[in-house]
Amino acid sequence: MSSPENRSLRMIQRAQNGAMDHHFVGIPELTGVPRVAVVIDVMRAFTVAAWAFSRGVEKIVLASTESEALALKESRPGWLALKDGAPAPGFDAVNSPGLLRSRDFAGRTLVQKTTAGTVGALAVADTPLVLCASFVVAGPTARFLQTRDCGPVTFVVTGEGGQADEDLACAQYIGRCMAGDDVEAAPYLHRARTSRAAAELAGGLRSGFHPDDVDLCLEIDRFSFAMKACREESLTVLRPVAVPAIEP
Ligand SMILES: O=C(O)[C@H](CS(=O)(=O)O)OP(=O)(O)O
Ligand SMILES: [Mg+2]
Repeated sequence: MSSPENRSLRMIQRAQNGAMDHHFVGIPELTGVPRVAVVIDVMRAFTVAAWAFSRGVEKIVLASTESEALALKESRPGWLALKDGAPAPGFDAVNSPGLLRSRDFAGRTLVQKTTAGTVGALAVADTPLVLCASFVVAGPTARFLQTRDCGPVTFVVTGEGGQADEDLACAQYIGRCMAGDDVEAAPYLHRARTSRAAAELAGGLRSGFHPDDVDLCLEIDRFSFAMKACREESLTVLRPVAVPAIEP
């Protein structure tokens, strides 16, 4: 349950976000099925997903448990599995952009299970339009939403029960970009760099970590695609969607 203080903070955040009355909610606060959801996990699930696509992954299947991830991998020849935390038997990768960036995943399907990001995406899997995002795909995500003229968005702030400032900053940045504002990324990136998650990652408190992870999570618009999650049969599947840059 969110406290009255948190609820009023969210109302202020909504008001500060300009004409579009976007919603910023944690996973525990999700009720009903939004029209459009953007699920944010800067550190590290959706930075990792973007890097995986850049290394050739064709699609990412989101799993709700580690045992489901392993079962999915075993059920399809050639599929790979990734989890957060320490490396574990049966898993082919961990949730670290620094540890993924030199891997070759050409044409592979990756099953991903993490603590926050994948949980948030699965929580809104029935939503008609779901994007998963982080700073490395923030601009393309905003442009994709602009082209759809989709109206107010529900941003799912996946970390820390909706309080993770790296995720909230990224969500607010995307919301401002959607409005067509000329937005300076630096203040939003600074919030992420000084977040609790960044401190824990940099301090070696999280497993499956590479020293470059924080920097890699803060590369604004490193990639030119958005990431769209859809139901495919009984699975929730994330795929990259190319988004053209705006002509200067
Ligand atoms: O791998 C991550 O960064 C986190 C898990 S933990 O906080 O490091 O244990 O998962 P994510 O779902 O990417 O936030
Ligand atoms: Mg996170």
